[in-house]
Amino acid sequence: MSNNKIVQITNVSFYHDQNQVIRHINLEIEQNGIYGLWGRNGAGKTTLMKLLTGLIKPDAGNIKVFGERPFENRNVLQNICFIQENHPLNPQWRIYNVLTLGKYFYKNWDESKANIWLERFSLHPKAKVKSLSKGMRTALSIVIGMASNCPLTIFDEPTNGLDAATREIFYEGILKEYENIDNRTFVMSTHHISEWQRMIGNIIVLNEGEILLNDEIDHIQSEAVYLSGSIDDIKPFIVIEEILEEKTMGNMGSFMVERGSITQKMDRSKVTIESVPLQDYLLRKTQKKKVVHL
Ligand SMILES: Nc1ncnc2c1ncn2[C@@H]1O[C@H](COP(=O)(O)OP(=O)(O)OP(=O)(O)O)[C@@H](O)[C@H]1O
Repeated sequence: MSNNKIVQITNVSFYHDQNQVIRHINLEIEQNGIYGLWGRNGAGKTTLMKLLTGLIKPDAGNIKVFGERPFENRNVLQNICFIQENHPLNPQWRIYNVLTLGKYFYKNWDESKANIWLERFSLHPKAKVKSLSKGMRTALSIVIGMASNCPLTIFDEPTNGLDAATREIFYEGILKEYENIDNRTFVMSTHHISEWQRMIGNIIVLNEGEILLNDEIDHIQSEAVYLSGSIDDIKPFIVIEEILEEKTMGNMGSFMVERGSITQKMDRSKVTIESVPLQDYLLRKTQKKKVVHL
């Protein structure tokens, strides 16, 4: 990754009605990368993406994309493609009409890329949008995002409604795109982080309108571990209040903790240490209800 920051968000807040749904966010996104945006329902992902793409204006703080404020700024917006969940597509149009509009809308539009992606998804240019299934419409919106060739391309839940085979086509294609092209940055909001793990470099975790984690995905993944063994061999060595998940049976137990919660070296011959699937860690990390310690 280069050190060229294409997004700089400083102390940004946003309110829906009286509710502060984005809370003093600071965030930088560098040129060339695939970023994952993860958060539970209502965490603020879509709101953050709308702020980034100039659809709404922050109530406080500053957003710069390519060095300028995105809100109602054509200079910036012609370099951003935002593919929303259930992206609006005119049902009366044929696929080639949709793509013609894309060509007018995005200055770097790549027609040959559009055709490659249509073929990958087995979409026929003459098909009418209204004849497409939900998954096929989603695939068509992916075609628009990929062919836009925008330096910043943002997808909100791009794989919702896609079957496993089509998702795989998308993952393979986006990796190829990323390997072969300079100056493209993707932000993907997703609830299915495990599937995205091999594609994403950095992950931004939003929780209740705040950025909880923002780091390389491998680093975040290695933060949490499962410790299993006798409770007496584990509990004295960890900060009890920081246990993320606890399962016990008799005097044996399994505990999900972050590495920072381990206060002293444990006897490795008595305690098993295993990695935690990223999705499980993030779910525990963002849960409201505290773990009840037995
Ligand atoms: N148009 C709106 N009017 C009022 N409140 C809204 C509006 N849009 C979003 N919100 C509220 O803002 C908060 C953040 O919503 P947002 O859609 O950004 O979350 P999200 O992380 O994208 O959620 P999901 O994963 O469910 O799509 C939620 O509490 C939501 O209820």
